[in-house]
Amino acid sequence: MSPYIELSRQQWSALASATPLPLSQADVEKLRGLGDPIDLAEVDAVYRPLTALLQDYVVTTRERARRTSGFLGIDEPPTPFVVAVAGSVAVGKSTTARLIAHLLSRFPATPRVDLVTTDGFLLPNATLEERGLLTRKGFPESYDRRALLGFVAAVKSGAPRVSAPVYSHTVYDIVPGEVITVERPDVLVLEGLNVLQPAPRLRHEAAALGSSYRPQALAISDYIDFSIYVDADPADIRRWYLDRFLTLKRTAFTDPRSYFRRYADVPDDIAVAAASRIWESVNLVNLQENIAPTRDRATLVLRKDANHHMREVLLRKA
Ligand SMILES: Nc1ncnc2c1ncn2[C@@H]1O[C@H](COP(=O)(O)OP(=O)(O)O)[C@@H](O)[C@H]1O
Ligand SMILES: CC(C)(COP(=O)(O)O)[C@@H](O)C(=O)NCCC(=O)O
Repeated sequence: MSPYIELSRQQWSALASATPLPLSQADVEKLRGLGDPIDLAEVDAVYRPLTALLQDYVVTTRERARRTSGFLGIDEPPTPFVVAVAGSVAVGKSTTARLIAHLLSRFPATPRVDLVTTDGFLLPNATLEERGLLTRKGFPESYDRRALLGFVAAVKSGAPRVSAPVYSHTVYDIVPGEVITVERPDVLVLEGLNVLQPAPRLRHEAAALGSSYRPQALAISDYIDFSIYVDADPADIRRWYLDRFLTLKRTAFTDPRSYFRRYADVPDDIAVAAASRIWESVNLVNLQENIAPTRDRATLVLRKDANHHMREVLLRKA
């Protein structure tokens, strides 16, 4: 017995055939992440049914809110519907998050969709260094978890304007003074490695986070309406990570501001060896210890094969 309904690629892609796909191959190429080969056929097979399902969740959640307001005799408008996208580094979360955001914004019920990535809540490198956490970037303790929780709580409280800090992959650090502002959209897509993390264990983890950290039992997932875990074999994700590192070596790393500038000019095998060390000592450990254990908290799991193609979809039973 499983709490999930398991659907093969064929079963899933046959669903919602009447839902239009308001997207062209050029749109897909703009939205897909580096190294992700996704094309219009894959979007049609995976994201058309997913968008139709999400639309239904939004509509029924609003109906629930309307009925509750009616019961209470008040006029409380619904808060943004929050969709979370979780999974390993390099698994393709950003492609999934951008496609969902773009597709949902084409529907009349959800024209205003915002996308926020949790990397904006990483602690600045200077703070990570002070705490001995520079080699733990992406681990739960490398984030300002209180600020992230406060951000999502404010969105789900219906606050008119909420801001989040911004991270630069190029500089590999928080961009001082830059923010992204969310103004009560219809849908907020929240993408990040740790969006399904449970609350820190109250006493000893809170102590490890420093005296300013107030223990609390809430987690971001308490404010999520629908969550998606992008899943793949760690051996495949490793390969995608190394391939992407080599592509970045020829593109983003040549930028003088790039934190990885030093790898732009070294032979490929040296760069691959460095990427392999980062994968093995940071991202794989984080996947095994923190990210993969949250998979079964997701509403929906997208399982990919070695070529980024969706193999299977798991959906929580109602
Ligand atoms: N060092 C880097 N320099 C520039 N861009 C990067 C770097 N590392 C990752 N990216 C980009 O950042 C985005 C998020 O990457 P990641 O967190 O690994 O998530 P995912 O691959 O699951 O979308 C991707 O679009 C990726 O191409
Ligand atoms: C910035 C990230 C922690 C992802 O952050 P997220 O938006 O998922 O919270 C990750 O992409 C990253 O840079 N990890 C550090 C190790 C590495 O360079 O691969």
